[in-house]
Amino acid sequence: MATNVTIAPYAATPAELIPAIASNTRATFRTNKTKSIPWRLTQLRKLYWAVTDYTPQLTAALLSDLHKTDYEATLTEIDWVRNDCLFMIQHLEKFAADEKLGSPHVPATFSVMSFRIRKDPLGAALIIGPYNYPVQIILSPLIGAIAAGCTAVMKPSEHTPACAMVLKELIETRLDKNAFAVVNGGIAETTKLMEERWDKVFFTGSTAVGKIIAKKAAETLTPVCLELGGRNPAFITKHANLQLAARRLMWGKTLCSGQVCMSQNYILVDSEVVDSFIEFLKVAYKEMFPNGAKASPDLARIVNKRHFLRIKKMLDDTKGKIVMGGQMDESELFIEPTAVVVSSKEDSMMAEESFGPVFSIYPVHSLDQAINLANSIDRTPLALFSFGNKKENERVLNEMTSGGATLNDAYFHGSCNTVPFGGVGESGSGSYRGQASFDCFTHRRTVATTPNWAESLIRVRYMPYQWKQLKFLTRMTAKKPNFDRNGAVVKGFGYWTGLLLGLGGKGVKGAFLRWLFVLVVVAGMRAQRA
Ligand SMILES: NC(=O)C1=CN([C@@H]2O[C@H](COP(=O)(O)OP(=O)(O)OC[C@H]3O[C@@H](n4cnc5c(N)ncnc54)[C@H](O)[C@@H]3O)[C@@H](O)[C@H]2O)C=CC1
Ligand SMILES: CC1=C(/C=C/C(C)=C/C=C/C(C)=C/C=C/C=C(C)/C=C/C=C(C)/C=C/C=C(\C)C(=O)O)C(C)(C)CCC1
Repeated sequence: MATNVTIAPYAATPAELIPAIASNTRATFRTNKTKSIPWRLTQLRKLYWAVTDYTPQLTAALLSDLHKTDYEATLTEIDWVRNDCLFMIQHLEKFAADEKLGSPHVPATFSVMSFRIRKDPLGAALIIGPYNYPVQIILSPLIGAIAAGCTAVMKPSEHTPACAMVLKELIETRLDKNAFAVVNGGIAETTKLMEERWDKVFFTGSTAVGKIIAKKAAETLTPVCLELGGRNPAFITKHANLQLAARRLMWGKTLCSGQVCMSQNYILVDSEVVDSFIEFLKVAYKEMFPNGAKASPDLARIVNKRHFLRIKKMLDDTKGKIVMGGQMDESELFIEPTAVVVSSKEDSMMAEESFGPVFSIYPVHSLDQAINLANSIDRTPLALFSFGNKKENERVLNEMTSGGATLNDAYFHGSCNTVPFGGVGESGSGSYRGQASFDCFTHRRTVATTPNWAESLIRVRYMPYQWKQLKFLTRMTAKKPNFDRNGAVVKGFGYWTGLLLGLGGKGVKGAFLRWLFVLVVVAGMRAQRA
């Protein structure tokens, strides 16, 4: 439990300081010191200890900003980031090492030129964060930026002011001051930051603001990673384990009080099982909150009055039927986990992302209808969840696009800090976490080195051109297609040889089958001759 900690009152960074802060990080990048692997490792190690030492302040700030309890603060923010640091420290040298390019990327004729991919840091990065995971979503991308050898400026959400101030102190007192800085503020400060030149902008937030950021970045062709929101569907067929589905989806809407960009906004339930599913939801609620959600010591609150009123309006305007929850208390910014059965995709519960503990249940008569509906509501949600048999789950994956997906659970694909995480289409572009965080801030630069002695080999490229040489090269290197003009594979000698060589697949069993086949054929031919 966090006690006796002081957190500085929120103060926006004076706008006139922003250009100097940005240019300082650009200048530091140009010193090349951030490219040294030992320097990067030192910064990551310092960050690990900074987060460890600032745990009381971070815990207190998360409680103050979101009523996020110690438990969630530890699991999803503080330990998450500490584990991110350790993972990156352990694997950085491997991630940063050059990748040699050989077959099949480089043809045999070019092999003497030695091709490789060098992992270059992109430069100075800007990381803009949202309010729901104010610590994790600033520091996890920062870990990627440090690992890649970038400098960075961070802009935490102004809606989580305590976290923003702790992050500023933690970063600016523990990391290299010239390489890393925090700018605090809201729209005005972010706009000012976006007027600066960056080599990468990493933005997490709403789709609406994501568009503003992407447009501004496009003016200077600055690459962006956009981690945005969306309306995420869950599918429940009559083959689902309803009890588990109810419990797991309840978890999805109770962690951080449902202020999770991946959590389900609506559940498409086969109408034959909808009543049982609702009963199981109520059971799950009772198990999680034996004295009611408001009395629970575990449930976070809505971040502020604006978002409280936004979610309240969704419930006030619905034409659906509340089948679980429904209580609210503005003085505490409390909203009970609430399920509403709806019958129209225009319903207020369906029309926008809920980003809170409320969700809708939409009865459907078939999986066809469910998939069509989901595709018409949001073609590219950040996440989807399917609870059916194997075939049904595969159908959902095959017939819908989404940033990530979890089968038979709520967002487990997004609960592991080392696997890539990102959106697609309107829910974003680019990914991070684990090695993807390193890659996100890295330019994969292809480098070729031509040895002096290769001059006669490469004569063919020089003027005056000599057809004889080109024809010789073509004869040696030209590849023939194994398909005709209709796209059909031509079953010639090459096809049958390939089939024979591939018989039984790779591995010992495959090799044994191939040799067995050859022996049978040879034995047959001998028998014929005898
Ligand atoms: N894909 C992902 O990983 C995640 C996505 N989100 C999404 O974020 C949203 C909730 O977070 P919010 O903090 O409300 O997002 P937001 O988009 O309102 O704010 C995000 C950041 O952008 C800044 N900002 C706001 N308006 C701006 C403007 N007009 N110009 C420049 N900067 C501006 C804010 O100061 C903040 O730092 C939800 O839509 C949620 O789905 C949240 C967490 C994770
Ligand atoms: C105990 C032993 C074993 C088994 C261990 C098992 C099975 C452990 C299971 C742990 C679970 C279920 C952990 C769940 C963690 C959930 C987390 C961390 C969720 C995080 C969610 C986040 C951060 C959400 C973020 C949302 C964002 C960014 C957003 O979208 O807005 C063995 C291994 C079997 C044997 C040894 C002992």
